[in-house]
Amino acid sequence: WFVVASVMELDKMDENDWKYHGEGNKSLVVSHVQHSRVLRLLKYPAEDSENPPQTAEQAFRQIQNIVDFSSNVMSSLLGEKFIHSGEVVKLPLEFVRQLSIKIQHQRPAWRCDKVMDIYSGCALCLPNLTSPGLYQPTHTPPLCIEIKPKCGFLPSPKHVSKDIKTKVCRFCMHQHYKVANGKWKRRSLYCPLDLFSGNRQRMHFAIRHLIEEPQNNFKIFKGGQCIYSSKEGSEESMDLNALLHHLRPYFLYGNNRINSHMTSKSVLNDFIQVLGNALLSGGGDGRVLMDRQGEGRSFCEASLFNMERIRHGSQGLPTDSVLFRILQTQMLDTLDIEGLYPLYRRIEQHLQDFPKERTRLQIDGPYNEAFLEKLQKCSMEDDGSVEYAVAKVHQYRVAMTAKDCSIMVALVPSGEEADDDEGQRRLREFKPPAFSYSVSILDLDPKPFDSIPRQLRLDQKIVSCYLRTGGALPKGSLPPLSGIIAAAEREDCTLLFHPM
Ligand SMILES: O=P(O)(O)O[C@@H]1[C@@H](OP(=O)(O)O)[C@H](OP(=O)(O)O)[C@H](O)[C@H](OP(=O)(O)O)[C@H]1OP(=O)(O)O
Ligand SMILES: Nc1ncnc2c1ncn2[C@@H]1O[C@H](COP(=O)(O)OP(=O)(O)OP(=O)(O)O)[C@@H](O)[C@H]1O
Repeated sequence: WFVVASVMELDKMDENDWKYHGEGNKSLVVSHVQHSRVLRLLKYPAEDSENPPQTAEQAFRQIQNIVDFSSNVMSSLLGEKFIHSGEVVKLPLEFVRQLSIKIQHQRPAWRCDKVMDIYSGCALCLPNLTSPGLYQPTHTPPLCIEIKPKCGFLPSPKHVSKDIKTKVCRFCMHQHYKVANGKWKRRSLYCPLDLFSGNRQRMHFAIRHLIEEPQNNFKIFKGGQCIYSSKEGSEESMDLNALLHHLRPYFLYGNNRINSHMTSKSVLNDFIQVLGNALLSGGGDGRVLMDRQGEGRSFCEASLFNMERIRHGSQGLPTDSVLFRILQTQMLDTLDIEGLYPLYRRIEQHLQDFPKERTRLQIDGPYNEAFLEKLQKCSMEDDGSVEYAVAKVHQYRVAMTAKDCSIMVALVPSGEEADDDEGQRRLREFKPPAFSYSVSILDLDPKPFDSIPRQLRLDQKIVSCYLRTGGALPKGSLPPLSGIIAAAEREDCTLLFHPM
């Protein structure tokens, strides 16, 4: 039962070897100060802090389910090369308690409605994707960019009751709802459909807006430290100058390297270009247009990208790219929550009559090959069976995970190695610096069967909020274009949008 990674000798676990790294809605992550490892611990609602909502065995099972779902299901759909499923570890309770006290003051207040699980002693041990491998302290530290891209397509008109859902994407509508409810002060102008388009200009535009208003969709780490992310409840716009200060040394080349002269605009452009390259990389067999039932399902009317700007025709995503694999998995949601919900109800009804069927139908796992087979062998036609409903619900849940996962791109500057002649040459000449990169996908947890009714309610709230406000937002809720980007906008756009 107790699998322990080599860095972790149970009797020597010391909270001082670990530091706060980050957290999401349901887990908190600490990183080892020396080794490239993180521990991902569960979180519980604060009101349960005295009374843990599950036993240590259940917590262990929950984390094992996460590992199984990631390694047996998501990895086969997304591609093994992107996935690190990790392993469950059992930690001394005293270590976990001390760790929880030590990191508490670093946690953002808006995440403190939940507390770290200090009862089970179970955690997920993973490679630290923000500090890949060891790098020489004298060398420039790797840059890691985390993107939570969210859903990259529009639903089919067949299954939705409101026409707007086939025109404006879920992310863009959700932004209005989030601003109206005070979750964020300013709306993000990022549109996932632009990022997933495979068109360099649209991707550039999308990444620029992620930088402008990162919310929980964009972070940058340098040498394992988060150097750029949204601050909770902050009224201020992002400090782009500080970011440029960090980025500049990575993008100096040719004469620029000697006199450090490089405009902010070109630093930002180069950065976005390198990131775009990594997102499209994968050595695939060419580009294909995703079947989103034509271009109609891959452009969102709320995106501010002007389609007339498209000058470079390349379209579609390379089949091996991380974006292609994520989008393909997201599109296993073929019915939209509205079309799916009746099938969920069919299963619920069936389980009320035959509760023991829950196990046979693998509603809560195990997430093994049989689970994957169930969703892959789903027939096209609804024959009214519970098996059909289960297969569609399994597909939908997998798609939900793909709509909520994050991509981590690690960029390691090449050219600093003494034996890297190509790199040295690039630096001396006028060629932009080369990076070696690795791309991973994180947060591949299974979404519970019971979360489906909540999905439907949230969908209805988002759509009705959007229709009520007509897509209009209170003044000041748009991010003020920062000086640098605004200047670049006014200036020559050919530079800003040069082909990658
Ligand atoms: O429903 P969404 O699209 O708002 O996604 C939730 C995320 O909100 P977002 O809109 O990305 O800020 C939400 O993220 P935040 O807490 O807002 O950072 C979670 O990722 C949540 O997943 P889970 O319930 O923790 O498994 C996500 O819930 P699921 O829908 O994936 O269950
Ligand atoms: N293997 C890893 N290496 C480095 N950093 C990581 C790793 N896993 C997670 N993180 C960091 O910790 C943060 C929280 O992790 P994660 O997204 O898995 O939490 P979560 O609670 O599941 O999120 P969500 O809110 O989407 O449910 C991530 O945004 C990322 O910055």
